[in-house]
Amino acid sequence: MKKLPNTSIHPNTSIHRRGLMLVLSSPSGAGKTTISRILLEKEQDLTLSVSATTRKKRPGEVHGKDYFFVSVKEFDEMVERGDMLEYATVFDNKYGTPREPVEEGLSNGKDVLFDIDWQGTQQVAARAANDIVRVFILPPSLQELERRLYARAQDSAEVVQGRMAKAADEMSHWAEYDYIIINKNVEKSVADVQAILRSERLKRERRPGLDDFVRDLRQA
Ligand SMILES: Nc1ncnc2c1ncn2[C@@H]1O[C@H](COP(=O)(O)OP(=O)(O)OP(=O)(O)O)[C@@H](O)[C@H]1O
Ligand SMILES: Nc1nc2c(ncn2[C@@H]2O[C@H](COP(=O)(O)O)[C@@H](O)[C@H]2O)c(=O)[nH]1
Repeated sequence: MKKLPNTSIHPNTSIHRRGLMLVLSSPSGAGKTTISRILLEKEQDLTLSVSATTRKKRPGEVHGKDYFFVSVKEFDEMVERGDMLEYATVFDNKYGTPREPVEEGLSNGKDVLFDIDWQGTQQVAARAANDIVRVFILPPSLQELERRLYARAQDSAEVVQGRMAKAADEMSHWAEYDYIIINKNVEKSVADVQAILRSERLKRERRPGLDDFVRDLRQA
Protein backbone atom coordinates (compact mmCIF):
# COMPACT_ATOMS: atom_id res chain seq x y z
CA MET A 1 0.00 0.00 0.00
CA LYS A 2 1.25 3.44 -0.88
CA LYS A 3 2.38 5.52 2.08
CA LEU A 4 1.14 9.08 2.08
CA PRO A 5 3.75 11.84 1.68
CA ASN A 6 2.48 13.82 4.63
CA THR A 7 5.43 15.77 5.84
CA SER A 8 5.57 19.47 5.23
CA ILE A 9 6.88 22.81 6.28
CA HIS A 10 4.05 24.41 8.21
CA PRO A 11 3.40 27.90 6.77
CA ASN A 12 3.16 29.60 10.16
CA THR A 13 6.50 28.41 11.38
CA SER A 14 9.85 27.51 10.00
CA ILE A 15 9.79 24.33 12.02
CA HIS A 16 9.03 21.27 9.93
CA ARG A 17 5.66 19.72 10.89
CA ARG A 18 3.74 16.63 9.73
CA GLY A 19 0.26 17.37 8.43
CA LEU A 20 -2.56 15.48 10.12
CA MET A 21 -5.77 13.95 8.85
CA LEU A 22 -8.72 15.03 10.99
CA VAL A 23 -11.67 12.70 10.55
CA LEU A 24 -15.21 13.50 11.68
CA SER A 25 -17.77 10.69 11.73
CA SER A 26 -21.25 10.46 13.19
CA PRO A 27 -24.68 9.06 12.52
CA SER A 28 -26.27 11.02 9.69
CA GLY A 29 -27.64 14.34 10.92
CA ALA A 30 -25.57 14.69 14.09
CA GLY A 31 -23.83 17.77 12.67
CA LYS A 32 -20.53 16.91 10.94
CA THR A 33 -21.16 19.15 7.93
CA THR A 34 -22.28 22.07 10.11
CA ILE A 35 -19.25 21.78 12.37
CA SER A 36 -16.90 21.33 9.39
CA ARG A 37 -18.14 24.48 7.64
CA ILE A 38 -17.54 26.70 10.67
CA LEU A 39 -14.25 25.03 11.45
CA LEU A 40 -12.93 25.63 7.94
CA GLU A 41 -13.76 29.33 8.23
CA LYS A 42 -11.81 29.56 11.47
CA GLU A 43 -8.84 27.36 10.63
CA GLN A 44 -6.68 28.71 7.80
CA ASP A 45 -4.38 25.72 7.73
CA LEU A 46 -7.16 23.20 7.40
CA THR A 47 -8.50 22.07 4.03
CA LEU A 48 -11.54 19.90 3.32
CA SER A 49 -11.26 16.61 1.49
CA VAL A 50 -14.15 16.80 -0.98
CA SER A 51 -15.55 13.32 -1.49
CA ALA A 52 -16.92 11.76 -4.64
CA THR A 53 -20.38 10.24 -4.42
CA THR A 54 -22.99 8.57 -6.56
CA ARG A 55 -25.73 10.12 -4.38
CA LYS A 56 -28.09 12.60 -6.00
CA LYS A 57 -27.29 16.25 -5.43
CA ARG A 58 -29.39 17.92 -2.70
CA PRO A 59 -30.85 21.38 -3.27
CA GLY A 60 -28.08 23.95 -2.82
CA GLU A 61 -25.21 21.47 -3.05
CA VAL A 62 -22.42 22.43 -5.44
CA HIS A 63 -20.36 20.00 -7.52
CA GLY A 64 -16.71 20.24 -6.47
CA LYS A 65 -17.51 22.05 -3.23
CA ASP A 66 -19.85 19.73 -1.32
CA TYR A 67 -19.10 16.61 -3.33
CA PHE A 68 -17.96 15.50 -6.73
CA PHE A 69 -21.25 14.06 -7.99
CA VAL A 70 -20.37 11.20 -10.30
CA SER A 71 -22.10 8.25 -11.96
CA VAL A 72 -21.61 4.71 -10.68
CA LYS A 73 -19.46 4.03 -13.77
CA GLU A 74 -17.23 7.04 -13.10
CA PHE A 75 -16.94 6.09 -9.44
CA ASP A 76 -15.97 2.51 -10.23
CA GLU A 77 -13.36 3.74 -12.73
CA MET A 78 -11.81 5.96 -10.05
CA VAL A 79 -11.59 2.96 -7.75
CA GLU A 80 -10.12 0.79 -10.54
CA ARG A 81 -7.43 3.40 -11.27
CA GLY A 82 -6.49 3.51 -7.59
CA ASP A 83 -7.60 7.14 -7.36
CA MET A 84 -9.46 6.64 -4.07
CA LEU A 85 -7.75 6.81 -0.70
CA GLU A 86 -10.78 5.01 0.72
CA TYR A 87 -14.32 4.23 -0.38
CA ALA A 88 -17.46 2.65 0.95
CA THR A 89 -21.13 2.12 0.32
CA VAL A 90 -23.21 4.18 2.73
CA PHE A 91 -27.03 4.26 2.68
CA ASP A 92 -27.05 2.47 -0.71
CA ASN A 93 -24.79 5.06 -2.39
CA LYS A 94 -21.06 4.96 -3.05
CA TYR A 95 -18.77 7.50 -1.39
CA GLY A 96 -15.00 7.85 -1.65
CA THR A 97 -12.08 10.15 -0.95
CA PRO A 98 -10.04 11.17 -4.02
CA ARG A 99 -6.44 10.56 -3.08
CA GLU A 100 -4.63 13.30 -4.98
CA PRO A 101 -6.10 16.42 -3.29
CA VAL A 102 -5.35 14.89 0.11
CA GLU A 103 -1.73 14.27 -0.81
CA GLU A 104 -1.47 17.75 -2.30
CA GLY A 105 -2.97 19.40 0.80
CA LEU A 106 -0.61 17.57 3.12
CA SER A 107 2.41 18.41 0.96
CA ASN A 108 1.37 22.07 0.96
CA GLY A 109 1.51 22.19 4.74
CA LYS A 110 -2.23 21.85 5.34
CA ASP A 111 -4.08 19.57 7.69
CA VAL A 112 -6.91 17.77 5.93
CA LEU A 113 -10.47 17.43 7.23
CA PHE A 114 -12.56 14.38 6.32
CA ASP A 115 -16.32 13.93 6.74
CA ILE A 116 -16.50 10.18 6.23
CA ASP A 117 -18.15 7.15 7.82
CA TRP A 118 -16.62 4.47 10.04
CA GLN A 119 -15.71 2.22 7.10
CA GLY A 120 -13.66 4.94 5.45
CA THR A 121 -12.10 5.87 8.78
CA GLN A 122 -10.89 2.31 9.26
CA GLN A 123 -9.32 2.32 5.78
CA VAL A 124 -7.53 5.64 6.29
CA ALA A 125 -6.33 4.49 9.73
CA ALA A 126 -4.88 1.33 8.17
CA ARG A 127 -2.88 3.45 5.69
CA ALA A 128 -1.84 6.35 7.87
CA ALA A 129 -2.11 5.25 11.49
CA ASN A 130 0.25 7.92 12.80
CA ASP A 131 -1.36 10.80 10.95
CA ILE A 132 -5.06 10.25 11.57
CA VAL A 133 -7.01 11.93 14.37
CA ARG A 134 -10.51 10.49 14.73
CA VAL A 135 -13.41 12.41 16.20
CA PHE A 136 -16.86 10.88 16.64
CA ILE A 137 -19.84 13.23 16.93
CA LEU A 138 -22.84 12.02 18.93
CA PRO A 139 -26.27 13.65 18.95
CA PRO A 140 -27.66 14.66 22.37
CA SER A 141 -30.53 12.16 21.87
CA LEU A 142 -32.17 10.05 19.16
CA GLN A 143 -35.21 12.34 19.20
CA GLU A 144 -32.96 15.33 18.49
CA LEU A 145 -31.17 13.41 15.73
CA GLU A 146 -34.49 12.71 14.01
CA ARG A 147 -35.59 16.32 14.50
CA ARG A 148 -32.36 17.55 12.86
CA LEU A 149 -32.74 15.21 9.90
CA TYR A 150 -36.26 16.48 9.28
CA ALA A 151 -35.28 20.11 10.00
CA ARG A 152 -32.56 19.88 7.34
CA ALA A 153 -35.48 19.33 4.97
CA GLN A 154 -33.36 17.90 2.21
CA ASP A 155 -34.32 14.26 2.29
CA SER A 156 -37.63 12.44 1.99
CA ALA A 157 -39.27 10.88 5.06
CA GLU A 158 -38.24 7.49 3.67
CA VAL A 159 -34.58 8.53 3.46
CA VAL A 160 -34.70 10.04 6.96
CA GLN A 161 -36.21 6.86 8.38
CA GLY A 162 -33.55 4.78 6.60
CA ARG A 163 -30.81 6.91 8.14
CA MET A 164 -32.41 6.72 11.60
CA ALA A 165 -32.54 2.93 11.25
CA LYS A 166 -28.78 2.87 10.60
CA ALA A 167 -27.84 5.36 13.34
CA ALA A 168 -27.36 2.66 15.99
CA ASP A 169 -25.06 0.71 13.68
CA GLU A 170 -22.91 3.79 12.93
CA MET A 171 -22.76 4.63 16.66
CA SER A 172 -21.60 1.11 17.50
CA HIS A 173 -18.18 2.22 16.15
CA TRP A 174 -17.78 5.15 18.54
CA ALA A 175 -15.06 3.43 20.58
CA GLU A 176 -12.78 3.23 17.51
CA TYR A 177 -12.36 7.02 17.69
CA ASP A 178 -9.83 9.09 19.65
CA TYR A 179 -12.24 11.83 20.74
CA ILE A 180 -16.00 11.97 21.32
CA ILE A 181 -18.07 15.13 21.09
CA ILE A 182 -21.75 15.35 22.03
CA ASN A 183 -23.01 18.01 19.63
CA LYS A 184 -25.55 19.91 21.70
CA ASN A 185 -24.32 23.41 21.00
CA VAL A 186 -22.60 23.98 17.64
CA GLU A 187 -20.23 26.73 18.82
CA LYS A 188 -19.09 24.60 21.75
CA SER A 189 -18.58 21.59 19.48
CA VAL A 190 -16.50 23.67 17.05
CA ALA A 191 -14.42 24.99 19.96
CA ASP A 192 -13.89 21.41 21.13
CA VAL A 193 -12.67 20.32 17.69
CA GLN A 194 -10.36 23.35 17.59
CA ALA A 195 -8.94 22.34 20.97
CA ILE A 196 -8.31 18.83 19.65
CA LEU A 197 -6.63 20.21 16.53
CA ARG A 198 -4.44 22.55 18.53
CA SER A 199 -3.27 19.82 20.89
CA GLU A 200 -2.68 17.30 18.13
CA ARG A 201 -0.62 19.82 16.16
CA LEU A 202 1.62 20.32 19.19
CA LYS A 203 2.41 16.63 19.59
CA ARG A 204 6.12 15.97 19.50
CA GLU A 205 5.89 13.22 16.90
CA ARG A 206 4.14 15.60 14.49
CA ARG A 207 7.01 18.08 14.71
CA PRO A 208 10.09 16.34 13.33
CA GLY A 209 11.67 19.74 12.70
CA LEU A 210 12.06 20.12 16.45
CA ASP A 211 15.00 17.71 16.35
CA ASP A 212 17.15 20.26 14.52
CA PHE A 213 15.71 23.14 16.52
CA VAL A 214 16.56 21.56 19.86
CA ARG A 215 19.98 20.45 18.61
CA ASP A 216 20.75 24.05 17.67
CA LEU A 217 19.47 25.30 21.02
CA ARG A 218 21.67 22.85 22.87
CA GLN A 219 24.73 23.80 20.85
CA ALA A 220 24.26 27.55 21.34
N1 LIG B 1 -25.82 21.55 17.63
C1 LIG B 1 -26.86 21.64 16.81
N2 LIG B 1 -28.06 22.07 17.29
C2 LIG B 1 -29.12 22.15 16.46
N3 LIG B 1 -29.12 21.83 15.15
C3 LIG B 1 -27.95 21.38 14.63
C4 LIG B 1 -26.77 21.26 15.43
N4 LIG B 1 -25.78 20.79 14.64
C5 LIG B 1 -26.31 20.63 13.41
N5 LIG B 1 -27.61 20.99 13.41
C6 LIG B 1 -28.56 20.91 12.28
O1 LIG B 1 -28.83 19.53 12.06
C7 LIG B 1 -29.00 19.26 10.66
C8 LIG B 1 -28.03 18.15 10.24
O2 LIG B 1 -26.71 18.65 10.35
P1 LIG B 1 -25.56 18.24 9.32
O3 LIG B 1 -26.07 18.30 7.93
O4 LIG B 1 -24.38 19.05 9.68
O5 LIG B 1 -25.34 16.71 9.74
P2 LIG B 1 -24.30 15.63 9.18
O6 LIG B 1 -23.78 14.89 10.35
O7 LIG B 1 -23.33 16.30 8.31
O8 LIG B 1 -25.26 14.71 8.33
P3 LIG B 1 -24.87 13.70 7.12
O9 LIG B 1 -24.08 12.59 7.71
O10 LIG B 1 -26.19 13.23 6.63
O11 LIG B 1 -24.11 14.46 6.08
C9 LIG B 1 -28.76 20.58 9.94
O12 LIG B 1 -30.03 21.15 9.63
C10 LIG B 1 -28.00 21.44 10.96
O13 LIG B 1 -28.28 22.81 10.80
N1 LIG C 1 -16.44 6.30 3.63
C1 LIG C 1 -16.88 7.50 3.21
N2 LIG C 1 -18.00 8.04 3.73
C2 LIG C 1 -18.37 9.24 3.30
C3 LIG C 1 -17.64 9.96 2.35
N3 LIG C 1 -18.29 11.14 2.11
C4 LIG C 1 -19.34 11.16 2.92
N4 LIG C 1 -19.42 10.02 3.64
C5 LIG C 1 -20.43 9.66 4.65
O1 LIG C 1 -21.64 9.32 4.02
C6 LIG C 1 -22.71 9.58 4.90
C7 LIG C 1 -23.84 10.27 4.19
O2 LIG C 1 -23.47 11.55 3.74
P1 LIG C 1 -24.56 12.50 3.04
O3 LIG C 1 -23.80 13.70 2.58
O4 LIG C 1 -25.18 11.72 1.94
O5 LIG C 1 -25.57 12.85 4.11
C8 LIG C 1 -22.13 10.41 6.06
O6 LIG C 1 -21.95 9.52 7.17
C9 LIG C 1 -20.78 10.82 5.54
O7 LIG C 1 -19.83 10.98 6.57
C10 LIG C 1 -16.46 9.36 1.82
O8 LIG C 1 -15.75 9.91 0.97
N5 LIG C 1 -16.13 8.14 2.27
